[in-house]
This record gives sequence, C-alpha cells and structure tokens, in this order.
Amino acid sequence: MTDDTDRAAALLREHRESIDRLDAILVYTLAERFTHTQAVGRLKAEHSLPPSDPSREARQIERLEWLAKEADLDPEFAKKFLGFIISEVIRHHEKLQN
Ligand SMILES: O=C(O)C(=O)C[C@]1(C(=O)O)C=C[C@@H](O)C=C1
Repeated sequence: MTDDTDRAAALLREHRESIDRLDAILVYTLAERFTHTQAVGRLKAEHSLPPSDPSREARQIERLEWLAKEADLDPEFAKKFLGFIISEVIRHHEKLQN
C-alpha cells in the first residue's frame, strides 16, 4: 500500500470510531427519552389524558427546526426524525391506555 492509501485507511478508521461513539450516544439518549415518555404515558393513562398533544408537538417541531438550523443539520430531516420518534411514543401511550 502507498502512504496515501495508508493515510486514507487510518482516517476512515478514525471517522468510523467517532461514528460508533456517536451511535452509542444516540442509542443511550433515545433510551433515556423513552424512559421519560413511558412515565408520561403512564400519567396520561392514569388521568385519562389523550395519547397525543398536537400543540406540544407543534412547539417541539418549531424548536427543533431552529436547533437544526443552528447545528447545520437539514431541518426537514430533523422534523422527519422527531415525527418518527413521536409516532412510536404515541403507539406506546395508546397501548398503555388499552
Ligand atoms: O409531551 C407529551 O405529552 C408526550 O406524550 C411526549 C411526546 C414526545 O414524544 O415528545 C409524545 C406525544 C405527544 O403528542 C407530544 C410529545
């Protein structure tokens, strides 16, 4: 291998190590988020509150859009990602109410 391909291989390995660390952060962060949303789901079930709260979601989306722009992340992707997570949370809330 040439020096150039050695350097490229080392850089690739370093990036992948960072990606693996960040993926772990994402997984632990999501798990922590679900711990809180499960508690919210139990509260909602105990107090006969609806599983979803569209006005809260609208505020979250607005905030996330702002954060995404600040972080130089595609806001449309950030919105889709939050929407995906929230729909899973609502599914959990609905299960707790049945
Ligand atoms: O804040 C709530 O009421 C929740 O149930 C949590 C959550 C969320 O995952 O952030 C989920 C569903 C609601 O529509 C809004 C927000």
